[in-house]
Amino acid sequence: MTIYFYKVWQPYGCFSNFSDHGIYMQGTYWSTVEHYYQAQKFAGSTDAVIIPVICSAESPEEAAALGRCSTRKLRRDWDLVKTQVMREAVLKKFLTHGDIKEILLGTGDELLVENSPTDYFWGCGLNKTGQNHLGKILMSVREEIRQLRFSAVISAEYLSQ
Ligand SMILES: Nc1nc(O)c(N)c(N[C@@H]2O[C@H](COP(=O)(O)O)[C@@H](O)[C@H]2O)n1
Repeated sequence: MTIYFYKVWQPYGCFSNFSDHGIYMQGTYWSTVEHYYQAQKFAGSTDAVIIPVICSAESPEEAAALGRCSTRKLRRDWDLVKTQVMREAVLKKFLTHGDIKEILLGTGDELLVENSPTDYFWGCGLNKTGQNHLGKILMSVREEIRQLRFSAVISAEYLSQ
């Protein structure tokens, strides 16, 4: 069964980057993954002064609006690095917050899909043909956390022998 998620108040809303789960990245606290992701668009660019403004945004919606402002200059390598930037932040989110880590692991091997009607890169788009990169990242983070847990169990068993 495919698990669709999108808005934070809908089922599996904790999978949204807009969910209220803060992360520390590069020594700074970010209120949501969305705050961090939007700010990274400007790292090293001539518009880097916007980064602390995005960090302090009152909501993920406000952070997204600041990051999407078309008159600001994005870092030149943004298209190359954005999926990696997102994956690092999503992994940190689920390693930081144990309750949602269990929700993610509880999805087993189900397909996870960001059901955004407008986003054909991070989500599946209106007609479900989008690339679903956020869903793919969540599934890869789920697998990485499973492997980490498996390694920890094996190490504990070895040490207790
Ligand atoms: N929950 C939620 N609400 C929205 O209104 C959204 N647009 C999204 N999608 C997220 O938007 C981010 C992509 O931003 P850019 O288009 O690259 O500026 C990404 O976090 C999507 O998951 N989610």
